[in-house]
Amino acid sequence: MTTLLELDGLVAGYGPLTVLHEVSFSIEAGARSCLIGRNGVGKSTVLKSIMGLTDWRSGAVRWQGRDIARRSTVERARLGIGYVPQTRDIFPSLSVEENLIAGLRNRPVSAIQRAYQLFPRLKERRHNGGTQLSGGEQQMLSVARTLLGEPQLLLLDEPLEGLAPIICEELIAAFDVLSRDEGVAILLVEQKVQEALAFAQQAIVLDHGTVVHAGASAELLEDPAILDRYVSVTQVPVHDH
Ligand SMILES: Nc1ncnc2c1ncn2[C@@H]1O[C@H](COP(=O)(O)OP(=O)(O)OP(=O)(O)O)[C@@H](O)[C@H]1O
Repeated sequence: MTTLLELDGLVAGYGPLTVLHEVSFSIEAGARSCLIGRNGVGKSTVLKSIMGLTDWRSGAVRWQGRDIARRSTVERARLGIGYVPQTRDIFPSLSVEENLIAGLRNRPVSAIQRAYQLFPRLKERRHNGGTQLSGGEQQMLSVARTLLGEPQLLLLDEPLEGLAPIICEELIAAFDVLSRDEGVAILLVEQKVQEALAFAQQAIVLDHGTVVHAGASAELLEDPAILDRYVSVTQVPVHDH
């Protein structure tokens, strides 16, 4: 396996506030990883730092071996890192299809068909305006727009937040297709810990801006002590099928 992304002693924050303290972990090509931890420990800040949206202090962000810690956000996206923020960035005044067309840039319109294959719901709603979409559909559109950039790594910030279990399953199934069939690596930040661990091969646990555990998700599921200590897993709603 080749290493796609490597954070090496990354220290970053916002203005005078340092949030991440020497964060180190790596993501292999095509791998499924999750980043979990309590509210406010810095999970979103890790994703934003990978995209260059925080104030970098020290440490490396390596993409395929090259340090990109001082590259612009646009350059990082061009290199192959796709970022779906928690805010579900879509244009509410545009239809589903117009949102996708706006995300195409120089790619052929046929790329939209791939988005519709992955999310058939979006095809059904293609003439609906952004504001007429459910939360889950907005999330699908936000992911689909990011995929138009053909990323090798997809950073997802709490994509399941506030969504019904059936919609969560649809999204996870789409992430599975991307990972298994298309080889896209995924780094998932998620409060729904059981879903995140079931999806990911690798779990990274963050506490107070530091990685306190990294290993196979299966191991973590067998070690509730770490989850209890750093993730408050008891507060996570039970997944009802
Ligand atoms: N734009 C910002 N400016 C200043 N401080 C920020 C900013 N964004 C986040 N923070 C602070 O950084 C710390 C980490 O926040 P972050 O959103 O990364 O945590 P998180 O683990 O993703 O939390 P949650 O699970 O609640 O989304 C918090 O103390 C937060 O208040």
